Amino acid sequence: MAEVIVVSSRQAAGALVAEAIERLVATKPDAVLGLATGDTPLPVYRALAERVQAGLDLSGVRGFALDEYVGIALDHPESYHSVIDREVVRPLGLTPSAVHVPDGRPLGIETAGERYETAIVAAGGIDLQLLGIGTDGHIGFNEPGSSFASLTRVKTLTRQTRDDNARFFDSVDDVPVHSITQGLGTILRAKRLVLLAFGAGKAHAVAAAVEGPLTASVPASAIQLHPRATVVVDEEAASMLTELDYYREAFAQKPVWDPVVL
Ligand SMILES: N[C@@H]1[C@@H](O)[C@H](O)[C@@H](COP(=O)(O)O)O[C@@H]1O
Repeated sequence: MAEVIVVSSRQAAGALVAEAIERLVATKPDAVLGLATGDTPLPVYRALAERVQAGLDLSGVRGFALDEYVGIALDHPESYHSVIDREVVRPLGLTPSAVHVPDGRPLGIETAGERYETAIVAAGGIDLQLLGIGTDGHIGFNEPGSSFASLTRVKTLTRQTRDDNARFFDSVDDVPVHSITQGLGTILRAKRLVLLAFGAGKAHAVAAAVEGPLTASVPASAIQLHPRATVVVDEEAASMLTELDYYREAFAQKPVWDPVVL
Protein backbone atom coordinates (compact mmCIF):
# COMPACT_ATOMS: atom_id res chain seq x y z
CA MET A 1 0.00 0.00 0.00
CA ALA A 2 1.00 3.56 -0.40
CA GLU A 3 2.55 5.47 2.45
CA VAL A 4 0.12 8.26 3.43
CA ILE A 5 1.40 11.46 5.05
CA VAL A 6 -1.14 13.96 6.34
CA VAL A 7 0.21 17.50 6.50
CA SER A 8 -1.24 20.68 7.97
CA SER A 9 -1.05 22.81 4.83
CA ARG A 10 -0.05 22.97 1.18
CA GLN A 11 3.08 24.81 2.22
CA ALA A 12 4.04 21.98 4.58
CA ALA A 13 3.53 19.49 1.75
CA GLY A 14 5.66 21.62 -0.55
CA ALA A 15 8.47 21.79 2.00
CA LEU A 16 8.37 18.04 2.66
CA VAL A 17 8.51 17.05 -1.00
CA ALA A 18 11.08 19.72 -1.89
CA GLU A 19 13.27 18.32 0.87
CA ALA A 20 12.98 14.81 -0.61
CA ILE A 21 13.87 16.14 -4.06
CA GLU A 22 16.87 18.01 -2.68
CA ARG A 23 18.07 14.79 -1.05
CA LEU A 24 17.60 12.90 -4.31
CA VAL A 25 19.55 15.52 -6.27
CA ALA A 26 22.33 15.48 -3.67
CA THR A 27 22.97 11.83 -4.53
CA LYS A 28 22.13 12.18 -8.23
CA PRO A 29 22.63 15.69 -9.66
CA ASP A 30 21.14 14.64 -13.02
CA ALA A 31 18.07 13.02 -11.43
CA VAL A 32 15.04 12.63 -13.68
CA LEU A 33 11.84 14.19 -12.31
CA GLY A 34 8.36 13.42 -13.57
CA LEU A 35 6.60 16.78 -13.60
CA ALA A 36 2.90 17.28 -12.95
CA THR A 37 0.89 20.36 -13.85
CA GLY A 38 -2.28 21.77 -12.27
CA ASP A 39 -2.49 23.72 -9.01
CA THR A 40 -1.49 20.84 -6.75
CA PRO A 41 2.28 20.60 -7.34
CA LEU A 42 2.79 24.38 -7.20
CA PRO A 43 3.77 24.43 -3.48
CA VAL A 44 6.53 21.92 -4.29
CA TYR A 45 7.83 24.06 -7.14
CA ARG A 46 7.66 27.20 -4.98
CA ALA A 47 9.55 25.52 -2.14
CA LEU A 48 12.18 24.30 -4.58
CA ALA A 49 12.48 27.76 -6.15
CA GLU A 50 13.19 29.21 -2.70
CA ARG A 51 15.90 26.62 -2.17
CA VAL A 52 17.37 27.49 -5.57
CA GLN A 53 17.44 31.16 -4.60
CA ALA A 54 19.27 30.10 -1.45
CA GLY A 55 21.91 28.31 -3.53
CA LEU A 56 20.55 24.87 -4.49
CA ASP A 57 21.73 23.95 -8.00
CA LEU A 58 19.16 22.06 -10.07
CA SER A 59 20.72 22.82 -13.46
CA GLY A 60 21.65 19.18 -13.99
CA VAL A 61 18.15 17.87 -13.24
CA ARG A 62 16.21 16.41 -16.15
CA GLY A 63 12.44 16.30 -16.45
CA PHE A 64 9.52 14.70 -18.23
CA ALA A 65 6.07 16.24 -17.98
CA LEU A 66 3.16 13.90 -17.47
CA ASP A 67 0.92 15.19 -20.19
CA GLU A 68 -0.08 17.86 -22.70
CA TYR A 69 -3.21 18.96 -24.51
CA VAL A 70 -3.50 17.88 -28.13
CA GLY A 71 -3.89 20.61 -30.70
CA ILE A 72 -3.13 23.52 -28.39
CA ALA A 73 -0.58 26.07 -29.68
CA LEU A 74 2.77 25.52 -27.93
CA ASP A 75 2.89 29.19 -26.97
CA HIS A 76 -0.69 29.22 -25.59
CA PRO A 77 -0.30 30.25 -21.93
CA GLU A 78 -2.16 27.13 -20.80
CA SER A 79 -0.30 24.61 -22.94
CA TYR A 80 1.65 22.41 -20.57
CA HIS A 81 4.77 23.42 -22.53
CA SER A 82 4.14 26.98 -21.37
CA VAL A 83 3.10 25.99 -17.86
CA ILE A 84 6.16 23.79 -17.29
CA ASP A 85 8.42 26.52 -18.64
CA ARG A 86 6.77 29.21 -16.46
CA GLU A 87 6.24 27.26 -13.23
CA VAL A 88 9.15 24.84 -13.27
CA VAL A 89 12.01 25.35 -15.74
CA ARG A 90 12.58 29.07 -15.15
CA PRO A 91 12.02 29.36 -11.38
CA LEU A 92 14.01 26.19 -10.67
CA GLY A 93 16.83 27.04 -13.06
CA LEU A 94 16.49 23.78 -14.98
CA THR A 95 18.16 23.43 -18.36
CA PRO A 96 15.36 23.89 -20.94
CA SER A 97 16.70 21.27 -23.35
CA ALA A 98 16.70 18.68 -20.53
CA VAL A 99 12.98 19.08 -19.82
CA HIS A 100 10.55 17.28 -22.08
CA VAL A 101 6.81 17.66 -22.59
CA PRO A 102 4.78 15.29 -24.78
CA ASP A 103 4.34 16.65 -28.29
CA GLY A 104 0.65 17.42 -28.71
CA ARG A 105 0.93 18.90 -32.18
CA PRO A 106 -1.38 17.15 -34.63
CA LEU A 107 1.39 16.49 -37.16
CA GLY A 108 3.01 13.22 -36.09
CA ILE A 109 0.68 12.68 -33.13
CA GLU A 110 0.38 8.96 -34.04
CA THR A 111 4.02 8.40 -33.11
CA ALA A 112 4.42 11.04 -30.40
CA GLY A 113 3.66 8.60 -27.58
CA GLU A 114 6.22 6.09 -28.75
CA ARG A 115 8.83 8.82 -29.15
CA TYR A 116 8.18 10.02 -25.62
CA GLU A 117 8.52 6.51 -24.19
CA THR A 118 11.82 6.09 -26.04
CA ALA A 119 13.11 9.35 -24.60
CA ILE A 120 12.18 8.34 -21.04
CA VAL A 121 13.93 4.99 -21.42
CA ALA A 122 16.99 6.68 -22.97
CA ALA A 123 17.17 8.98 -19.92
CA GLY A 124 17.34 5.92 -17.68
CA GLY A 125 13.75 6.21 -16.46
CA ILE A 126 12.07 8.62 -14.06
CA ASP A 127 13.51 8.74 -10.54
CA LEU A 128 10.66 10.58 -8.85
CA GLN A 129 7.26 11.14 -10.40
CA LEU A 130 5.10 13.92 -8.98
CA LEU A 131 1.37 13.37 -9.38
CA GLY A 132 -1.81 15.30 -8.71
CA ILE A 133 -5.19 13.62 -8.91
CA GLY A 134 -8.30 14.58 -10.84
CA THR A 135 -11.67 14.65 -9.10
CA ASP A 136 -12.60 11.64 -11.27
CA GLY A 137 -9.55 9.73 -10.01
CA HIS A 138 -7.34 10.38 -13.04
CA ILE A 139 -3.57 10.76 -12.87
CA GLY A 140 -1.87 12.51 -15.74
CA PHE A 141 -4.77 12.51 -18.15
CA ASN A 142 -5.46 8.80 -17.70
CA GLU A 143 -9.21 8.97 -17.48
CA PRO A 144 -11.36 6.23 -15.90
CA GLY A 145 -11.05 3.02 -17.90
CA SER A 146 -7.37 3.52 -18.71
CA SER A 147 -5.38 0.30 -18.84
CA PHE A 148 -2.89 -0.27 -16.02
CA ALA A 149 -0.45 -1.31 -18.77
CA SER A 150 -0.97 1.80 -20.90
CA LEU A 151 1.98 3.81 -22.17
CA THR A 152 2.08 7.39 -23.48
CA ARG A 153 -0.80 7.88 -25.89
CA VAL A 154 -3.71 10.12 -26.83
CA LYS A 155 -6.71 10.12 -24.48
CA THR A 156 -10.06 11.83 -24.85
CA LEU A 157 -10.82 13.98 -21.82
CA THR A 158 -13.98 13.39 -19.82
CA ARG A 159 -16.52 16.16 -19.51
CA GLN A 160 -15.71 16.35 -15.77
CA THR A 161 -12.02 16.96 -16.47
CA ARG A 162 -12.82 19.58 -19.08
CA ASP A 163 -15.19 21.29 -16.61
CA ASP A 164 -12.50 21.15 -13.89
CA ASN A 165 -9.89 22.66 -16.21
CA ALA A 166 -12.20 25.30 -17.71
CA ARG A 167 -10.88 27.72 -15.07
CA PHE A 168 -7.64 27.92 -17.03
CA PHE A 169 -9.43 28.87 -20.27
CA ASP A 170 -12.04 31.43 -21.34
CA SER A 171 -14.75 28.75 -21.28
CA VAL A 172 -15.15 24.98 -21.19
CA ASP A 173 -15.53 25.03 -24.98
CA ASP A 174 -11.94 26.25 -25.22
CA VAL A 175 -10.58 23.29 -23.24
CA PRO A 176 -9.07 20.84 -25.72
CA VAL A 177 -10.94 17.56 -26.14
CA HIS A 178 -7.83 15.39 -26.40
CA SER A 179 -4.61 15.02 -24.48
CA ILE A 180 -1.41 13.05 -24.81
CA THR A 181 -0.44 11.53 -21.48
CA GLN A 182 2.05 9.17 -19.95
CA GLY A 183 0.17 5.92 -19.40
CA LEU A 184 -0.44 4.18 -16.09
CA GLY A 185 2.21 1.68 -17.16
CA THR A 186 4.65 4.54 -17.77
CA ILE A 187 3.91 6.01 -14.34
CA LEU A 188 4.32 2.63 -12.63
CA ARG A 189 7.83 2.32 -14.13
CA ALA A 190 9.02 5.42 -12.24
CA LYS A 191 11.29 4.51 -9.32
CA ARG A 192 9.27 6.53 -6.84
CA LEU A 193 5.79 8.10 -6.90
CA VAL A 194 4.64 11.10 -4.89
CA LEU A 195 0.94 11.89 -5.23
CA LEU A 196 -0.30 15.13 -3.71
CA ALA A 197 -3.88 16.19 -3.07
CA PHE A 198 -5.40 19.12 -1.24
CA GLY A 199 -8.94 20.16 -0.35
CA ALA A 200 -12.24 18.42 0.25
CA GLY A 201 -12.91 18.17 -3.45
CA LYS A 202 -10.18 15.54 -3.72
CA ALA A 203 -11.23 13.48 -0.65
CA HIS A 204 -13.34 10.98 -2.55
CA ALA A 205 -10.74 10.40 -5.27
CA VAL A 206 -7.96 10.01 -2.67
CA ALA A 207 -9.92 7.45 -0.64
CA ALA A 208 -10.80 5.49 -3.78
CA ALA A 209 -7.18 5.58 -4.97
CA VAL A 210 -5.58 4.59 -1.68
CA GLU A 211 -8.15 2.28 -0.08
CA GLY A 212 -10.56 1.32 -2.82
CA PRO A 213 -10.33 -1.71 -5.05
CA LEU A 214 -7.69 -1.79 -7.74
CA THR A 215 -9.73 -0.76 -10.74
CA ALA A 216 -9.26 0.99 -14.06
CA SER A 217 -12.39 2.95 -13.10
CA VAL A 218 -10.16 4.79 -10.61
CA PRO A 219 -6.89 5.14 -12.54
CA ALA A 220 -5.05 6.48 -9.47
CA SER A 221 -5.67 3.15 -7.71
CA ALA A 222 -2.77 1.92 -9.88
CA ILE A 223 -0.44 3.48 -7.29
CA GLN A 224 -1.31 0.51 -5.04
CA LEU A 225 0.80 -1.59 -7.40
CA HIS A 226 3.88 0.58 -6.88
CA PRO A 227 6.35 -0.43 -4.15
CA ARG A 228 7.49 3.13 -3.41
CA ALA A 229 4.41 5.34 -3.57
CA THR A 230 3.80 8.17 -1.09
CA VAL A 231 0.57 10.15 -0.86
CA VAL A 232 0.83 13.61 0.71
CA VAL A 233 -2.54 15.09 1.65
CA ASP A 234 -3.96 17.85 3.80
CA GLU A 235 -6.66 17.12 6.40
CA GLU A 236 -9.49 17.88 3.95
CA ALA A 237 -8.20 15.61 1.21
CA ALA A 238 -7.56 12.90 3.84
CA SER A 239 -11.04 13.18 5.35
CA MET A 240 -12.56 10.11 3.68
CA LEU A 241 -9.67 7.73 4.43
CA THR A 242 -10.68 5.07 6.96
CA GLU A 243 -7.19 4.10 8.15
CA LEU A 244 -6.01 7.57 9.09
CA ASP A 245 -4.92 6.60 12.61
CA TYR A 246 -2.68 3.90 11.19
CA TYR A 247 -1.09 6.27 8.65
CA ARG A 248 -0.36 8.83 11.36
CA GLU A 249 1.12 6.14 13.61
CA ALA A 250 3.23 4.72 10.78
CA PHE A 251 4.60 8.17 9.97
CA ALA A 252 5.26 9.00 13.63
CA GLN A 253 7.07 5.68 14.06
CA LYS A 254 8.90 5.74 10.76
CA PRO A 255 12.17 3.85 10.92
CA VAL A 256 15.08 6.13 10.06
CA TRP A 257 16.36 3.52 7.61
CA ASP A 258 13.06 3.36 5.71
CA PRO A 259 13.83 4.39 2.12
CA VAL A 260 10.14 4.70 1.28
CA VAL A 261 9.44 7.58 3.64
CA LEU A 262 9.84 11.04 2.17
N1 LIG B 1 -3.59 16.74 -16.27
C1 LIG B 1 -3.73 17.36 -15.00
C2 LIG B 1 -3.40 16.38 -13.93
O1 LIG B 1 -2.04 15.98 -14.04
C3 LIG B 1 -3.69 17.00 -12.58
O2 LIG B 1 -3.29 16.12 -11.56
C4 LIG B 1 -5.15 17.30 -12.44
C5 LIG B 1 -5.52 17.93 -11.12
O3 LIG B 1 -5.36 19.31 -11.20
P1 LIG B 1 -5.26 20.28 -9.97
O4 LIG B 1 -3.95 19.95 -9.33
O5 LIG B 1 -5.25 21.65 -10.55
O6 LIG B 1 -6.39 19.99 -9.09
O7 LIG B 1 -5.50 18.21 -13.46
C6 LIG B 1 -5.11 17.98 -14.79
O8 LIG B 1 -6.13 17.28 -15.37
